[in-house]
Amino acid sequence: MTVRFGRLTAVDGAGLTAPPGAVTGLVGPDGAGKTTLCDVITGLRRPAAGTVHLGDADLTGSAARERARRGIARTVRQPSGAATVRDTVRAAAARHAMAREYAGRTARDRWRRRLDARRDAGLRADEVLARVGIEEYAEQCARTAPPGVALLTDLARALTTEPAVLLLDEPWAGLPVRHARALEVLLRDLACEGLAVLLAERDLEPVLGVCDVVHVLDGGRVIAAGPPAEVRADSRVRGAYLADRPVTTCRSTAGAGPRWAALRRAPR
Ligand SMILES: Nc1ncnc2c1ncn2[C@@H]1O[C@H](COP(=O)(O)OP(=O)(O)OP(=O)(O)O)[C@@H](O)[C@H]1O
Repeated sequence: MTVRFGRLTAVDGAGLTAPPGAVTGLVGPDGAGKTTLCDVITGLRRPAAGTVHLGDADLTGSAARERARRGIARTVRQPSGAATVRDTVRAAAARHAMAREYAGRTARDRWRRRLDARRDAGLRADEVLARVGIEEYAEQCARTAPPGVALLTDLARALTTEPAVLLLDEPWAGLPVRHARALEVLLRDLACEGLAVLLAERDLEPVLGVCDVVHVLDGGRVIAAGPPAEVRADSRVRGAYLADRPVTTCRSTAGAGPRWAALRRAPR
């Protein structure tokens, strides 16, 4: 994939595969091109060169909505609107129910099934909220809920669409310890159920224990890819993180425990 913004090449021939049944990490320092690559995958941005495939289907020319319909879901950082957590997730479940294809002998049968599915959207939403671990916040406004809850609301919203591919952009940022640990377990469970999970993260450490394979992006190029332990030991990866800023050893601000205590780039 190659993506240009005027003279700047934000993604420079980078490619990756996020297989079903695995958590794939996309890691890189600020400006490495992670968000741009995710934008291309979800259809929000057109590449100058390259293709996006979902299984055998070439989605390069298809619109974002069509990719979502085919099962590519992405979390955004902050849900918008004044709806409660439950209503945000229920609305997504209802939209998904209405957009799906239903089997049935006649158009009337199919329509009835669609309406039944929409009626069940509330139940589906409650199930997903419990799975993500935020049912206690169901009646809070999603936009003003604590940062971790807002993110998990969005994850719940994405899960109600029964995606085949789930993209998460820095999901651990600002997440309280309890939710951070639960999210690790949930992502592993989702992968075990056959989902392709793609995790974009600035730091390497948070993804090490969760990912099966990590791709490290720097300057728009994939400089290393492989199992987490191999990638962590790679001299090019250490170079990318040590290159232009001092490195501190610190605990994650999310306080997720010693496994996250690690190499982090110091703030600019
Ligand atoms: N709309 C845009 N117009 C011009 N340049 C852009 C645009 N979006 C991103 N860039 C540039 O493209 C490069 C890659 O940015 P991108 O946001 O994809 O990186 P990132 O790895 O997601 O970084 P971060 O973790 O800081 O979000 C950066 O140099 C950025 O300044």
